[in-house]
Amino acid sequence: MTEFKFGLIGGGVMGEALLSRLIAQKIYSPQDAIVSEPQAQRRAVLQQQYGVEVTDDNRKAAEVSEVLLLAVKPQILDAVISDLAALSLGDTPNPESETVIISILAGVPLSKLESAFLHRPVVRVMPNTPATVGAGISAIAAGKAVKPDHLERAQNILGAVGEVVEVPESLLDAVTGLSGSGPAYVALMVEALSDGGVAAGLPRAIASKLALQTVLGTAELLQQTGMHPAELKDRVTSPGGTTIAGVGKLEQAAFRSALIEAVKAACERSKELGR
Ligand SMILES: NC(=O)C1=CN([C@@H]2O[C@H](COP(=O)(O)OP(=O)(O)OC[C@H]3O[C@@H](n4cnc5c(N)ncnc54)[C@H](OP(=O)(O)O)[C@@H]3O)[C@@H](O)[C@H]2O)C=CC1
Ligand SMILES: O=C(O)[C@@H]1CCC=N1
Repeated sequence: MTEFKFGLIGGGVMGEALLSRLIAQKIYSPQDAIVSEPQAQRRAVLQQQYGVEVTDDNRKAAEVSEVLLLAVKPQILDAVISDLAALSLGDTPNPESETVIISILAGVPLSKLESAFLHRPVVRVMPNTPATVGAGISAIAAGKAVKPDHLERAQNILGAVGEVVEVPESLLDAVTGLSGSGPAYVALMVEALSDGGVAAGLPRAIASKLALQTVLGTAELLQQTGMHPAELKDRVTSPGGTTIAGVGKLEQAAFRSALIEAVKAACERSKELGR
């Protein structure tokens, strides 16, 4: 009889982010989770930290999983596919016990995954790292063999780590450029704001606290009120005041254009990774 487990292929940054939250939220208990990871040191860390079973054998993780999360780099996918080739992956007349494959790989299209995994239910997802603290956002697109029960299973898992939006697959590269890569852009901004505070004479610890809470508080305000960002900017900029002096400098440095170009470049890179 199949043991129903959560199988993770690739215990790196994003795999761990999702695993940690799923365990903390009790979506899966540690004994129901198995992680396949080639690096012994990494396996030891994951086993110690989360109490999950670990292996270096991708087939072992896949064979016992009701949900198989692929979290390797896109460049490694072919090796994983050849490891899992010809596995039955929960082959059963009952779709409820069929293994659902969730791929978080940037760029990799459903068509490639579906042909590699012999038309199994595959859900392509782009999550982001705030998933670690339950504040993530994932965009998902379902493959051809995905039935409502499979989609519900994927949504439950991703819902435990943050918000979930369903999008046509054609939009997933754009999602990757924005929310998938976005935490890095925001982290750069927090760091730079803190540096600015230090340049203006603040001690580092206070500058970092001010920078972080400013980003958090602004996001919270926009979310709670539904206010347009331009309106908030107008409210903060007093005539002849400090903020418009700062905004002028940002415009001179093409701040908004830089962010637009960053999202577009990351979207393009996602497309390239899928080719
Ligand atoms: N980081 C992020 O914010 C996000 C990442 N993603 C996607 O998640 C995926 C993983 O990214 P990320 O976590 O950053 O990368 P990592 O390199 O941190 O994680 C990948 C893990 O897979 C392991 N691995 C390598 N080869 C194999 C193999 N043959 N079988 C099983 N595991 C293997 C790696 O081990 P080793 O280190 O020994 O090579 C590593 O631990 C990518 O496809 C990325 O596009 C999606 C959304 C956000
Ligand atoms: O940088 C990357 O390729 C991955 C995908 C989205 C975030 N990190």
